[in-house]
Amino acid sequence: MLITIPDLLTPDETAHIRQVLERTDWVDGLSTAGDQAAGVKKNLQVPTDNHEAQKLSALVLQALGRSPTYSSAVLPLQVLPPMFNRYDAGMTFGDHVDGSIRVIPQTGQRIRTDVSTTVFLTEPDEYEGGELVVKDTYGEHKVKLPAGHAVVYPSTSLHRVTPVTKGSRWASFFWAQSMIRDDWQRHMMYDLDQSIMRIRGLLPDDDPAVTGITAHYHNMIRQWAEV
Ligand SMILES: O=C(O)CCC(=O)C(=O)O
Ligand SMILES: [Fe+2]
Repeated sequence: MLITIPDLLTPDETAHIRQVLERTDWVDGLSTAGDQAAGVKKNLQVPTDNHEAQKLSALVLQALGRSPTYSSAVLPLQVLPPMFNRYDAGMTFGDHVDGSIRVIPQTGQRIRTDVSTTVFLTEPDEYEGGELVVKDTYGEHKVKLPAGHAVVYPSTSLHRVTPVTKGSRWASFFWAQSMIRDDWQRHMMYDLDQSIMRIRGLLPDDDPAVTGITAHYHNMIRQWAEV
């Protein structure tokens, strides 16, 4: 399931992040790539121990915390600290699947990557190319969103960033371990939650249809969630 979250960051937050990143150090993205990804990855990243970037990372986490769509679609158990990347003209990231286990640098804790996120920090007209292309069983999905908007997709899917041919594409990217490992089960919970929201817009909260379907949602979470 691929879901876009419009306006995850406010324009002020996006502008602030960009301003800080303008004066930060960038290193070769190979520093965090696994073996296969290293062969196809050509971009720049901000080192995870950069103090300024850690503050920006906290700001992105705060934005996730106020997004009902992120919570409903990802059902996050743990979110790795958001990182920042950049593709200048000639840079690209070929087809790869994200590493399955990652370590939280600050604590050493291992998390399983279930859901990948990209938050766009540059406007589509600031660069050419640089589309995120995610493959699933229904084909390829091309994503290029306005600054501040995010896309979440299953970490199990093959994906790439097409070459940037002009300008520069900046983004925040990170992974979450979900309480529900399986993409299809997560998808069903998201659809059910959306339907509950619509039903709650039509009926009072004490209507048996509302209480019944809400109970069903929680009982399914009880069946499937790992916490
Ligand atoms: O830049 C992006 O949108 C995705 C980056 C990515 O796929 C990765 O770092 O694994
Ligand atoms: Fe990736």
